[in-house]
Amino acid sequence: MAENIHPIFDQTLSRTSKEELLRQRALVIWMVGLSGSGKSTLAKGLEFALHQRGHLTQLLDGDNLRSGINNNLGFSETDRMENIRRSAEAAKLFLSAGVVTICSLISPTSEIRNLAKSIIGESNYYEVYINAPFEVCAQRDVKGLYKKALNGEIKNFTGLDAPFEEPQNPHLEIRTYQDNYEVSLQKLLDAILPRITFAALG
Ligand SMILES: Nc1ncnc2c1ncn2[C@@H]1O[C@H](COP(=O)(O)OS(=O)(=O)O)[C@@H](OP(=O)(O)O)[C@H]1O
Ligand SMILES: Nc1ncnc2c1ncn2[C@@H]1O[C@H](COP(=O)(O)OP(=O)(O)O)[C@@H](O)[C@H]1O
Repeated sequence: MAENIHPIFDQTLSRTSKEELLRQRALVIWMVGLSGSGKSTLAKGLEFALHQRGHLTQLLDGDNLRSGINNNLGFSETDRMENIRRSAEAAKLFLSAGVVTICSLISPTSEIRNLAKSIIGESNYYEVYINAPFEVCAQRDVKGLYKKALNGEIKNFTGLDAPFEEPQNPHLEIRTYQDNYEVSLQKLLDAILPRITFAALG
């Protein structure tokens, strides 16, 4: 911890008291996958579906974060690590407010994902691998980035000249190259709803 810094751990309201107010259990849902795999589409759909069911949510999407608190970061290994560190710290703040927090960031290496998990805390971290192979994402090319990367106009592109290590033990895997959007979203909801449902004590 930095010198001469004195956080006020004992004076803050507990997370539990906020979860009781919101009648939900907080969780960080960390969506991992290649650009174009379906992270943002499913993160938005999940947030909307949870909201409709009465949950307070917050969506933290890589592209959005990179337009704000992470706007000085690029795509080197060091910058991606810092991108994930800040994003995980932001997620941790929402978690402490009792909010169901959905993070959609490529998070390309196990080292980076371990960093996120260690900041958020293992019991609060729910990793979802949004799986679509490079070729499928390149075929979709939602933003035209694959075309540019394959033409050499973008460097350090994930899956091309920057690494993507597949998650080995995600809590959930969604294969968007097999399942359509509706099926994918239902699988997410089936897995997540029981984990955020409030169970009153006593
Ligand atoms: N070189 C390179 N590699 C990968 N992605 C690139 C790159 N340059 C720009 N983009 C755009 O940045 C989005 C990924 O940002 P993330 O913060 O999720 O990336 S990371 O977790 O730090 O690796 C990514 O968004 P998604 O397509 O939603 O994944 C792209 O829009
Ligand atoms: N099962 C699915 N779930 C989510 N998106 C899908 C699925 N199948 C096909 N797609 C398409 O894949 C693309 C994913 O883009 P996007 O959500 O922006 O990905 P990412 O955020 O990972 O870069 C969209 O065009 C979407 O319509």
